[in-house]
Formats: sequence, structure tokens, C-alpha cells
Amino acid sequence: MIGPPGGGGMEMLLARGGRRRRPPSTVPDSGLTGPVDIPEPEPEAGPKDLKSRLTRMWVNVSGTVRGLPKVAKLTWQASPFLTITITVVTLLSGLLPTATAYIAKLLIDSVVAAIQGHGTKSAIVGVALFQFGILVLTALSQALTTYGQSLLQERMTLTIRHQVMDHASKLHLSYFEGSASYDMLRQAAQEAPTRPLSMMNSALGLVRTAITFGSMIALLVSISPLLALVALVAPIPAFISQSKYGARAFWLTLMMSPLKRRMDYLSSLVTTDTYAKETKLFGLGPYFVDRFQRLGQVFYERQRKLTRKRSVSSTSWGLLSTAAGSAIALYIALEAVGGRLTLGDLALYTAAAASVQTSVQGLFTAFSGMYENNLYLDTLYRFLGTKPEIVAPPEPRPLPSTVEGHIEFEEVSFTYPGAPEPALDGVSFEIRPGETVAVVGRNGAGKSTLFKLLCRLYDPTGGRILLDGVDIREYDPVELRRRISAMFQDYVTYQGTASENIGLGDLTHLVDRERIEESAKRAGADERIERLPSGYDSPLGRWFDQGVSLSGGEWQKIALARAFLREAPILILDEPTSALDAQAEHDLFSRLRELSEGRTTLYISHRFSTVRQAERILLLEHGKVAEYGTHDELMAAKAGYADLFTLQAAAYLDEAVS
Ligand SMILES: Nc1ncnc2c1ncn2[C@@H]1O[C@H](COP(=O)(O)OP(=O)(O)OP(=O)(O)O)[C@@H](O)[C@H]1O
Repeated sequence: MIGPPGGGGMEMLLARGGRRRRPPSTVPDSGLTGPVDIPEPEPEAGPKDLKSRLTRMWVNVSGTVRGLPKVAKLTWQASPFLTITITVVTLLSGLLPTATAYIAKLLIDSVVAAIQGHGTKSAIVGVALFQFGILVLTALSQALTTYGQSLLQERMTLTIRHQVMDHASKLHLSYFEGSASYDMLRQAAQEAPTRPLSMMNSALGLVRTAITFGSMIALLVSISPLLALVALVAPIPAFISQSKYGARAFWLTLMMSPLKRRMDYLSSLVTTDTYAKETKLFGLGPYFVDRFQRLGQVFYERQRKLTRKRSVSSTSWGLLSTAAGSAIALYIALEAVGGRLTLGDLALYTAAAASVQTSVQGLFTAFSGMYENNLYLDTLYRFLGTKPEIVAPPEPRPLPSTVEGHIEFEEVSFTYPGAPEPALDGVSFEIRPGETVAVVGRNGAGKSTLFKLLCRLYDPTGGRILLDGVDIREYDPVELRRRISAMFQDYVTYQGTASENIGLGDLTHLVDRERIEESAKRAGADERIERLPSGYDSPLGRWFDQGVSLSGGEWQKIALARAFLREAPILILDEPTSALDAQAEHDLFSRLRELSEGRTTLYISHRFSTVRQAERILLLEHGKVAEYGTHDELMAAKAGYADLFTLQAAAYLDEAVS
């Protein structure tokens, strides 16, 4: 039926189904260049004999059914009352079509009886009233279902989004930095909130249709077992064609279609604000639009072929079903003429045959809906089941109220998950309390990684990091991070007021205006903030409230102010002045001595004029400590640091001379 095992999730399906139709080329399938007929994964990669098809179908069915209790739990968590209401109404409404068909038969029979003179008008009125009652019930059940579903949808969305956010906030950094896990998080956040209800609806739809189906068959058996058998057999051809093409359509319409994903990416390149500047500058707009169009044509062509095949097949198989149905209708009509069946039986059969056929189709649609939803939900459950890797030990060592800030790296090595080589390799050095150390090195030398390890965003794969003589893994990571003020290279620009942007650096001072202004002054951000239309209360960024757009350097000063708000014993700054002008940089570093008074400070910088102001300098090369000492010591050593320093100084000198 539809692809391999239901419980396996999308990545597995993709990986297992990734059969290529053309030989691998040197051009990657990014969609930006190269051939546009990017192959779709083949869902049906397994053997095609009947036995294995049946086995696969069974695995899919059981996998999907196993997903149901969890879904029921989620809907129950969202609202027990609505869950019960919808379930009861759905089950009841399964019987309504059969009741409707049966009443139509009663009505016709009583009319015929009255015409023939052996029936009464009051009997007809009775049946008509009964029919009215059933119709009212049908309308009410539909209204209740719609009402309950829309309320439950809101509740479910809130519940699941809350669960996803809560869990994401506890997860370790590597989860966000790995592409597969990040994909899973995005899918859980975007798709999952609507899926459980959809799954629940499909499941209830399945049960409702099964009830209708079963009761119709039972009704037919009561008239003529042969009729029941024919009604049951006639829709089979239509069912076969449904199941064959339904699976393929599911694959093509699913977001995971590689072709469609690339189209979405191309579309985002031309419609997203952050890309607009570069797309315009390089004149990429028309190129991306053209690529999109060409990929779109291939996608459309595939859809067209599939739709054509599907409709030809379902129409021809469906005709077979119709022919069988019509033959039986004729047979019953003749039987009715012969007086062996009533006119009501004829009406009932016609209604029942149509209903059974629709039910078969409904069963298939409901099941494939459940299957698809289950795939998404599988991602949600796996996401919610991921355990945070960096957690406090069972009995964390309490951090002293006055941390000295004595830092030691002992043979620290670290390799990013899945990376071929270590980012840090046997790094050892010591920073005395209150000392200021500049970390330098080429791009990719491991500087930012060193900071991430110190903040315990990752744990070393070898060696240990000590704070005041204790391995940082013995502390509660939350407590440890409270002792660190940090600014990373890719700091956040919060879409909030200037005051909030700084206040978020320490939640205990979120609205402490005095402290916030003091931090802004330290970072050199005060002057700009005071010039804003509403000063510290001015919204920044353009997402909400039409805030003010700041320049790169102005944002960086705000981010610095945020780091300075927290008066922690350890201060970590990753390229704090990369976006600042020369004057602002000079001002900051002249203040840094004062700012770092009594704190252990580490900063990364590529500008050697600022680096030399540090008490000691750590030069990293390919993840190893190459040199460590004062500026004078490293200059005297005439090695790596001296070379880099001289190189940069010479460039400035050349400028000055020319
Ligand atoms: N999240 C990550 N996953 C895998 N590898 C990473 C990740 N982050 C960094 N790396 C790799 O680790 C190495 C060290 O990166 P790091 O960011 O520490 O360098 P850096 O010295 O700070 O460089 P730069 O001066 O460019 O900021 C690089 O080779 C990089 O490719």
C-alpha cells in the first residue's frame, strides 16, 4: 500500500526510498543549477509479490493503529469534554445514513400499501415524522461535529505548541545545530499542531464509515443475502484503483517531495526581506524565478501524468462497479415487478449500494489520512521524546555566591557531532581570577567553540574544564550560565523596545531602567537610544509596531549592553567590535579595563590593536593552543602571533605612509 513501515517516520521513508532514476552527476541536486528533473523518492522499493504487499500493508495498518492511543491522549489533554462529545456524535452519526435509507423504504412501502388500499394515511404520517426526526438528528450531529472540531482544533494547537516550545527550550545546542534534528524541530513546530486532530478525525471517520458500512450490509442481508454480497463485491475494483494511485499522490503532494522543497526554497529567496538586497544586487531575481518556473513545470507534468492515470484507472474500474450495481438494480426491479420484492426494497437497495460504494472510498481516504498524519505525528513524538543532553548532575555542586573566576582547560578536545575532525584538540591553559585574555586565531581555529564549551553549551569530548577548581559538569548548567555574561558573534536582535533588548540580559532587571541605562552607557549605546523617538521605550526592528531600523554597529552596541547588564564574574565577548566604527571600538576598549574590573574576561578579536591590550593572549591554530602569554612575550617569541601582529601593523603603516 503506502510505502514502508508506518512507525519509521519520514527520514527513514526518504532514505529507504531514495532510488535514483538517473546516474549520479557531478552537479548536486540543490535545484539552483543543473537538471530540473530532480527525482522523487520511490515509495515502493520493496518486492512486489502479493505476499510482501500484504505484509507491508499490514505493517502500515498496525503502525498507524498503534499511533492512535497517543493521539487520543493528546486530544484528551486538550479537552476531555470536547473529545467525548465528538466521539459520541461521530459514532451515532455512523448509523444515520442506514436509518435514513431504511425510513425511505418504509415510506415508499407504506405509500404503495395505501395506494393498494391496505394501508392507512396515519401510518404514512408516522413514518414521515420519524423521517423528519432522523433528518433533524443528522443536521444536529453535523453542526455539533463542526462546532466541536473547531474548538478542539484551537485547544490542540495551543496545547501542542506549548509542549513543543517547552521542550525546545530545554534542549541542548547541538540539537539546533544539527540539520536533521533541526528539521525535526521545524516540522514538529509547524506541522504537528494540526495533525493530531486531523488524525483523530480520520480515525473517527473510519469508525463512522465502518458503522455505516456494517449496518447497511446488515440491512441488505435482512432483505436478501445475495444483494448484500453483490453490494459488497461491486466496489472492489474501484477500491483497488484507489489504493494503487492514492499512495503515489500522497507522496507527490507531501512537502517532502524534493522537487517541491527546492521550489519553496527558490520562492523564499525572492520573497524574503533578508535575501532581497543580495538577490537584487547580483541580479538573481529573474534567474531564480526562471529556475522556479522550470522546476514547477516538471512538477506539474508529474502531477498531470499521475492525475490522468489515476482518473483513467478509477473511471474504468469504477465503470465495472457501476455495471455490476446496475445489473443488480435491474434484477431487483424485475423481482419487484414479479412481486417478490417491494418497491421500498428497490429504493433501499439503490441507496445502500451507493452508500456501500462511498463507504469503501471513505474507508480508504480515512485510512490514508491517518497514515499521513501518523507520519507527521511520529516526528512530533520523536521530538518530544528527545532527552536534553546537557543536564544538571543528580546532586549538583552548589556554586559559591562569589565565584572567583579561575578557569582551567585541561587537555580539552571537542569534535562536533558528525564532523570529520576535532574543532579543539588537547587544549590546556589557565586563566587567573580577574585576568583579561584575548583569544586569537584564523577563521575556523576553534575560538567560538572554546567559548561554547566554557558556557557548557557543549560538553568536551575529551579533557575537562574547571571553574574555581571544579569540573563545570558538576555544577547545574543553569547556575553556571548565571555566572557568565556573554555576547556571541551572532547575537540576537529582539523585536522589542530598546529597554527590553537590554533588559533581557538579566530577567531580574528586565524593567530596572536605571541599570539598563547604565549598561547602555557602558556599551556606548546610550547616545543613540536617547535620540530615538521614544528613547528607551522605542520599538526596534520592523516586525511589530513599525519600530526603528538600527545599523549593524548600533545593534551590536545594544547586544553589548545586554551582556553588560548581567554583573557576572565571567565576561565573554566573541568579536564584540566587529561592526563598530574605529572610534566606537577605541572607546569600548578604553572602557573595557574598567568594565572587566574584578571579572575574568575573555574576548575574541581579529584586530591586534585591541588584542594587545589584554593581559594575556591565547593563539589557537587548528584547534590547538599554539602560543599563550603576554603581548611582549609573544612578540619576543617571534612566532605565529608576532607574524600576524606585524602583518596587520604593516598594513596600517603602508596606509599611513602612502
Ligand atoms: N555547529 C557546528 N557543527 C559542526 N562543525 C562546526 C560547527 N560550528 C563550527 N564548526 C567547525 O568547527 C571549527 C571551529 O569553528 P569555530 O566557530 O570555533 O571557529 P572560529 O575560530 O571561531 O572561527 P571564526 O574566526 O571564523 O569565527 C570550524 O572548522 C567549523 O567548521
